[in-house]
Amino acid sequence: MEWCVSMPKIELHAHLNGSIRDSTLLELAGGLGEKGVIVFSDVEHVIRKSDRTLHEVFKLFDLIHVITTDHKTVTRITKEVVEDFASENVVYLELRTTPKKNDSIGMSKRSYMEAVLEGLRAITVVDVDFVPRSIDVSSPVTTMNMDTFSGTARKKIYVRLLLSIDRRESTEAALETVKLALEMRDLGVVGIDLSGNPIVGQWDTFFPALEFAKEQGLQITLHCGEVPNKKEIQSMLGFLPHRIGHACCFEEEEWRKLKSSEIPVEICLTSNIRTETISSIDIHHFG
Ligand SMILES: CNc1ncnc2c1ncn2[C@@H]1O[C@H](COP(=O)(O)O)[C@@H](O)[C@H]1O
Repeated sequence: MEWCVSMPKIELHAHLNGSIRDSTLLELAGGLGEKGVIVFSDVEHVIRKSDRTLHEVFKLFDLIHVITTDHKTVTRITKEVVEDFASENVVYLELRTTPKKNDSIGMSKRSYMEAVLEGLRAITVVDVDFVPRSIDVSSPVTTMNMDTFSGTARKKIYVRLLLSIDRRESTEAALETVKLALEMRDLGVVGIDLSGNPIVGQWDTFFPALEFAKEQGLQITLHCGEVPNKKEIQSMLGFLPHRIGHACCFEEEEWRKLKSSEIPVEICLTSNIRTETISSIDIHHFG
């Protein structure tokens, strides 16, 4: 395990609210419990449980969103999540999150993303490169920086952002997310992800926004085939996304299409086994 932690890594499939420290979630839930917003004893065991079915995962996300969706907390979890990936020697991280709107607390999709950026700026334990710069041949990509005061090497992590569209959203809301991604390109946003409970919503709903994103040069990744849905899988592959996530329920025909279209797959081994999407590692498509 040690060699795995020490090896420099690239993480391409990390959901912000899926990567929060349990200790932070418990602390925040405790605070909301004290304010009477939630009953802490009802949620504590839900947070502590490590393996959950896919159905339970999405119920947990609803709870997490209640706990984390205010600007200050979004900033805190972003900072912690990136620090945690850096401590495991991730050197390039694509962090995805669903911009959220909540009028009652003055949160817009943009202000949610600004809180994320604030979290990136607040990191001090590691150097963070999150604003893409034009490639300068005189400054090669590095994963260590020299600390001029102490003379010691400091870790560096490159962070890029993907804005997620949740399958519960409308065509208009998805379009708003794509427009926001375009506005935030200079701030490290590189693409769009379609995610959320795979048994909710229709893929067609998101097609106009994703087509627009593609035309505008944003990279697109789709959660595809996390549950069996042949029609949707085939239509998603026909869209030719730049990447897909999961690909658990593919049949021979879809694997052929995937290979001929040269679409890379973000394999989510741990998630698929823990959520029981794939019953055993021996039959996982990674092998
Ligand atoms: C387990 N497999 C999965 N399949 C599909 N979507 C998933 C997911 N895991 C996470 N998400 C998506 O990411 C959101 C949480 O992070 P953010 O609030 O965006 O930061 C979830 O609400 C869901 O939409």
